[in-house]
Amino acid sequence: MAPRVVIVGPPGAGKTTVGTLVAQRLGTEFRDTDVDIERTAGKPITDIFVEDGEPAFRALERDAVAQALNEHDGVLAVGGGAVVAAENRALLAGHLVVFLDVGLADAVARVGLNRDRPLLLESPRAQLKRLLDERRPVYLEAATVTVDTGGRSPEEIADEVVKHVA
Ligand SMILES: Nc1ncnc2c1ncn2[C@@H]1O[C@H](COP(=O)(O)OP(=O)(O)O)[C@@H](O)[C@H]1O
Ligand SMILES: O=C(O)C1=C[C@@H](OP(=O)(O)O)[C@@H](O)[C@H](O)C1
Ligand SMILES: [Mg+2]
Repeated sequence: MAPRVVIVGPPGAGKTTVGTLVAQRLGTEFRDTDVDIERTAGKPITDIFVEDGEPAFRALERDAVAQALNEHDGVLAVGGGAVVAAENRALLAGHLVVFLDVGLADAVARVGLNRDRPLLLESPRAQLKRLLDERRPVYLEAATVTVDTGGRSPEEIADEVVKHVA
């Protein structure tokens, strides 16, 4: 069993929002590794980062990615940092992987005042710039398709993603 499509990209790319719409359009289930991790840990992602540290979160994330790729046959979104681990990129090889590309201004606007992203609690604009600069090459490496999300609605983006799904 394998996901029909895996969605990657930085925080604010719209993975959760667009992934949910894509799943609706395909008549299949949406799954988000962040939700799986929170269920396994029994607490929100912010608490995992604060109480257990980022390495503990990344270990849970590796397990969540591997498990979801094995047992989910719908649409899968992975957290924005999942592709940083080469081990996860190796697991993604051979899948249809869509990178939702987003510029700094859009990402900042979308993430806004949301307090759920522990990496963006302080200086969100500077942190997002660092994440985008560091990770853009790995998103491109992991992806088989790149979709530009700038100035487009989640519905328009979902329509484009669906076109790539067999
Ligand atoms: N194309 C878009 N245009 C405007 N706002 C968007 C778009 N995609 C997502 N958003 C909004 O941006 C925020 C972050 O989206 P989300 O799907 O949680 O991103 P991710 O899962 O990639 O971090 C949400 O409030 C969402 O409603
Ligand atoms: O970019 C990251 O390292 C992270 C992104 C988050 O997911 P979203 O990309 O859905 O915000 C979540 O996995 C965690 O806060 C770490
Ligand atoms: Mg998300």
